[in-house]
Amino acid sequence: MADVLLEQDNDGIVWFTINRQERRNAINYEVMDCLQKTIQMVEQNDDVKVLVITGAGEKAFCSGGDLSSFHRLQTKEEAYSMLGKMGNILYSLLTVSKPTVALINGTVIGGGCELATACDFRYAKRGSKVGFVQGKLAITTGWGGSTMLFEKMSYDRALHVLLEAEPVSAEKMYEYGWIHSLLPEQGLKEECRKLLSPYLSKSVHVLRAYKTAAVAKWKNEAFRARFFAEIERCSVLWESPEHDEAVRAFLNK
Ligand SMILES: CC[C@H](C(=O)O)C(=O)SCCNC(=O)CCNC(=O)[C@H](O)C(C)(C)COP(=O)(O)OP(=O)(O)OC[C@H]1O[C@@H](n2cnc3c(N)ncnc32)[C@H](O)[C@@H]1OP(=O)(O)O
Repeated sequence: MADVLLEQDNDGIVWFTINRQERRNAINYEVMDCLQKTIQMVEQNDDVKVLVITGAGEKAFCSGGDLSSFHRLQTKEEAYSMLGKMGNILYSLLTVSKPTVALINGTVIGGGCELATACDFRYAKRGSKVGFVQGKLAITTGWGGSTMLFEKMSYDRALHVLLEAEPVSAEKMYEYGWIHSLLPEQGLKEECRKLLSPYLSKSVHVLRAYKTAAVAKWKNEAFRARFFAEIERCSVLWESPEHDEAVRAFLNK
């Protein structure tokens, strides 16, 4: 079964679904490569107005990096090769010139929160849990997530969420302004489409022009340096015995 489902409907939405329910939609290299190609297609194709990223099933949007495969990465160089790959992909998602949505259909943890933060809008099913838990694994965000969070949420709330490193409710993250819409348990795609309909009625050139203006502040070397310095710091922490122990504990639970 494919790790990603991709569909494009007639009104210009591309739906990118992480299809790894058995791993709570954890991100592996196949998901990364599909996401990279999809972002390129969205950027280049004027038939596409909006990109929506979601997870298969009802339990999880995304549980972050696939610990069963990424646990093999031991040195900071090995870690950086994976973290930097996904960091580049999330930077391109952050700056793509079309509106993007994370449709949070359940629990979102770790790198899954970084993926969602790279999107313009986050619509979450009520009752979902949101956990920037990297701190509990003795690392930090490693895909650019905290650099982006400080751009998209108030300084104090972003720092609180990262330092606490605990799952919180979607309702709390709505209060914090990270989630833009809380959705009922059923009919998420239809609810998402309703929220997007005012954008879909506009010309793709208008959408592209406004998004280009919006992301101009991030398309410079100073921001990229901050973004990749985060990834460098995470790769150093990755080598720590505490990180190895935390991941081992999860995998052997
Ligand atoms: C910079 C990014 C960074 C990195 O890449 O390292 C990160 O993303 S760090 C954060 C990594 N992610 C996590 O720590 C989340 C780990 N998962 C969980 O906490 C839970 O699974 C949760 C809350 C997502 C869902 O809990 P639930 O009780 O519903 O399910 P289970 O825990 O029983 O999991 C079911 C099944 O999925 C496997 N699983 C879940 N998450 C991952 C993952 N991230 N990587 C690999 N596998 C994952 C879990 O092991 C279970 O497998 P099974 O064989 O059935 O035991």
